Amino acid sequence: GLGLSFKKDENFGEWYSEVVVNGEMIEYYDISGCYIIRPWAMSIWEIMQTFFDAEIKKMKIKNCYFPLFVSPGVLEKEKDHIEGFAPEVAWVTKSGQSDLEVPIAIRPTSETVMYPYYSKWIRGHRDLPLKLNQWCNVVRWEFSNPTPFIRSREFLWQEGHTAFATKSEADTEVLDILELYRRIYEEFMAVPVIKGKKSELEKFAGGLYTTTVEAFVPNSGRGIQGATSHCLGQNFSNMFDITFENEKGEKAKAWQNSWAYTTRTIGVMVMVHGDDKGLVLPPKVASVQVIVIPVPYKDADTQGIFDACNATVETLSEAGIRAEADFRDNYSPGWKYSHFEMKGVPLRIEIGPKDLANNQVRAVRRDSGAKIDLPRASLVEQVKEILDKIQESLFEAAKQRRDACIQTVKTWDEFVEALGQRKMILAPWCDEVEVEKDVKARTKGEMGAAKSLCSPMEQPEMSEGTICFASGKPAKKWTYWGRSY
Ligand SMILES: O=C1CCCN[C@@H]1CCCn1cnc2ccccc2c1=O
Repeated sequence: GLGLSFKKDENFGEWYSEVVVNGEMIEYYDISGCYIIRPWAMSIWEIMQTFFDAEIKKMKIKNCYFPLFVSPGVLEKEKDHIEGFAPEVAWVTKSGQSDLEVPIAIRPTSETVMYPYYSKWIRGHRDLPLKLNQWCNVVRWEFSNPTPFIRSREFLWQEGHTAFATKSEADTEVLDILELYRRIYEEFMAVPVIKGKKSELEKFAGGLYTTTVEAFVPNSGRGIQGATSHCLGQNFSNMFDITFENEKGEKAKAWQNSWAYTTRTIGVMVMVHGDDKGLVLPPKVASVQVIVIPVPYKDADTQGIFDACNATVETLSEAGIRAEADFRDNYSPGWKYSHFEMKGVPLRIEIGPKDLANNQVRAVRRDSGAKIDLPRASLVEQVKEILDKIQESLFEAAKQRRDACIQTVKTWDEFVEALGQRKMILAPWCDEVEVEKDVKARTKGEMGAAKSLCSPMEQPEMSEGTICFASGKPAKKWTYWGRSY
């Protein structure tokens, strides 16, 4: 029957797997780590894509499409780009009955697919900046526990790959894109994130530096990388000979960035906002923001109720609100209430005989359960107001829960205690790779080791003489640590 068999606060992993299926976002697939993305989730992806695509077009970034297949030569072009990732690369070795002469890799990311052509297309400084993006799927044959949206062997993303004449142009774009990622999480998904820089150990090895928006999942006490924007420096232009003749006629190497967000965003939103009745969708990303349910009564004016429902959907739709009605007569109103709560529709409108008589509707908020009677005369403004209120309160509630999980520490003992309490830990750190490796080694356990999540762009005051929580050396920067996905 309806309803979840797992409680979010008791069996988070099982709750999550059940809610994405019962909420009709995901269907499990017969190949491990692969999932079917159903319309209820695909529409969320499309709403974000519409926003992000419009924003990058304002930045004169153009969409393109490169092949899915990578020839082995270029993939292995540079060791420390591919090292560590190689086991995740999926290969095509046959077609039909016959083996391929040379196996072909399926793209896990597209640097090595695209950059030989960047080298060909970029000759002079007038060919710069070259700014391309592609919306596509990538495959990474991971073995750690697959989780719908969060960790899958194939996922959808956009990957931006840009080339500039100067470092400062690249540095600026890295942060412009990171701000778009913050907006995706905070303005659309209503999920608070922290903008920061990855440590040397956690950054993309092939790049110069990595910036990130870090989210946090209170129920698991784990941080999660929300999206990344890398400055690649001149590492790839050295590798792929992406050079240009600058204004002084000298040969110069391009400065490059690459940046991505993925379908993981949907999983983070589900984890943060979902409850024991099912999904809770922020109105900005809900393909149905208002569901209208007729509540006919045995001898009441059923046609009048149906007409009022149709008129309500019309009026709201004309005002740009995504509204639908459910007239199915093989389901009871009660069944429909539970069904659309499971799907996380932000606002339900019920119309029964009394509402009809009073020329009003009964609105019910999914996030708080609050019931509000709305006169039909001022319906549009009030529904818009309520939807905005839902969006805002989802963000505020998530921010409060996330902030309650942040612990600032100064010493190793405080760190270990906070980690045991599944916190996101802000600690003064000496920023040395060996020390980070040491923290990982000392916190290894069945829950997984702690790692650095990011050094926040907004650095709190660090008083003179502050020492690193893990090494006792002079601390250089405040850094967030924790277990992560
Ligand atoms: O994040 C981004 C943003 C979009 C473009 N790519 C960068 C860096 C990807 C890093 N990465 C991640 N997994 C991989 C898996 C197999 C082979 C290579 C890789 C790999 O290079």
